[in-house]
Amino acid sequence: CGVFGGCAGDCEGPAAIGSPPASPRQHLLVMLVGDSGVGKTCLLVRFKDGAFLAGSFISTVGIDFRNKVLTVDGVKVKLQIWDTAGQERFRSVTHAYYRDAHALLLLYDVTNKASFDNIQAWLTEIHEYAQQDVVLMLLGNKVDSAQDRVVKREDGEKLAKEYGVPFMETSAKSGLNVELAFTAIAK
Ligand SMILES: Nc1nc2c(ncn2[C@@H]2O[C@H](COP(=O)(O)OP(=O)(O)OP(=O)(O)O)[C@@H](O)[C@H]2O)c(=O)[nH]1
Repeated sequence: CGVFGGCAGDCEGPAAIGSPPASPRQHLLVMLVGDSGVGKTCLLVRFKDGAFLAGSFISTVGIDFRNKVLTVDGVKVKLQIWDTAGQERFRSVTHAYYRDAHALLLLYDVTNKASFDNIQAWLTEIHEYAQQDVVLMLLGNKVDSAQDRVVKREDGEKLAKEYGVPFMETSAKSGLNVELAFTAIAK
């Protein structure tokens, strides 16, 4: 469509020239970033379709996106959410998208210490490529896997505080805080 080139069909497209919008509406570009396997695609699918992608892990190639409309404080907000590939070899592809993003959800996996340790490198990359006023939120995903947890909630909170970013723990599997995280950044 004319608003977001190549939309998946659920975008309503641009309003006719001269016709005022029926209600206030915002378009926001949200980007999911973080190491491969932290659950970016699953978080997006949970948010968009209310389902969990169980089974074999298919890594994202390059970048993918989905649209969803949220109503925040009576305002319709259309989110176009870009799901980036966490794998190093696609990094140059994702770099090109940072500039246009209004908000970033930066994920790590609470069962994977390396994904948490890499958050600082992700923040450096964000600092380099994203807009200065980009809205950022740190998410510790997979909290349903309590037995495999290696990153404590307090460690996530501490890191987030250090960098002055809001923080939540989520689970794409159970749905915990998924809607809340997207609503918070839209807000
Ligand atoms: N237990 C649990 N597993 C999850 C959760 N989210 C994702 N997974 C699993 O983690 C694996 C990776 O999930 P993806 O969503 O594909 O990860 P990704 O971050 O998109 O990975 P890339 O596309 O390579 O960047 C899959 O096997 C998922 O089923 C979660 O909240 N809980």
